[in-house]
Amino acid sequence: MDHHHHHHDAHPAVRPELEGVFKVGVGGPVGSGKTALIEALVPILIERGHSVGVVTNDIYTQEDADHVKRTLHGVLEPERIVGVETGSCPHTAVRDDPTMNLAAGAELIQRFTDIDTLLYESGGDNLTLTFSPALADVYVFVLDTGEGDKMPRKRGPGITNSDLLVINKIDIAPYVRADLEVMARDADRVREGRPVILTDSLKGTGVEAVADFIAGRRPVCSPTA
Ligand SMILES: Nc1nc2c(ncn2[C@@H]2O[C@H](COP(=O)(O)OP(=O)(O)OP(=O)(O)O)[C@@H](O)[C@H]2O)c(=O)[nH]1
Repeated sequence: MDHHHHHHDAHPAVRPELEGVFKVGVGGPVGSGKTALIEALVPILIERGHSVGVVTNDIYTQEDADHVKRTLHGVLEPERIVGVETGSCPHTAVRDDPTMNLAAGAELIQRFTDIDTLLYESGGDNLTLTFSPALADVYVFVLDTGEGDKMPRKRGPGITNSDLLVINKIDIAPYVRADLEVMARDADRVREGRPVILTDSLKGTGVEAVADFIAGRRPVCSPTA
């Protein structure tokens, strides 16, 4: 893992196709539930009248994209789900040089001009992961309750600075002896008021609240739009 290269962001070419599309980045440690959260979120966004595209990142495979295609069968056409094989550390592809992801999003929007919301799933990374503002309008960081209730106290830019912190897998808290009240309280403390939502992405608990958060960050349409 590469903890050291924080400040060499490239300035990727602006993709005009992506203007006017609301872009949500979802990051977090390996296996925290980023894919599951997106799979729970997409039907809600569609239900609320949005037109959605999904871009997933894996280093070597299309594993996450294939999973989303299977889970959302009959909800979202598979052609609206694209897997980017980054070939490098996840943070490189979403923060330092998001060129591949910008291209994948732009290509998706060229094919489906109705898309108003793009969900970008980062590959699993460490607590330093953030999204390039060129790629994501809002950045959601997903923590796994199973990693222990100490996690929010560990800080790191994902935990402290993300637009929304999701504490996922709350259903397993009793099994790993994680105290959700401690997690929520510590998260509030280190985030200085930025929002925190507790979820069970498999059952859908808390996911409406995540959709509400996204709705609240969506720019209001201008009268000419
Ligand atoms: N019990 C429980 N399991 C969950 C929850 N969310 C995800 N999982 C499970 O946790 C495992 C990992 O979930 P994923 O959604 O693949 O996690 P991810 O963050 O996308 O993983 P990577 O992309 O590999 O980093 C899967 O077996 C999920 O079914 C949850 O809220 N509760």
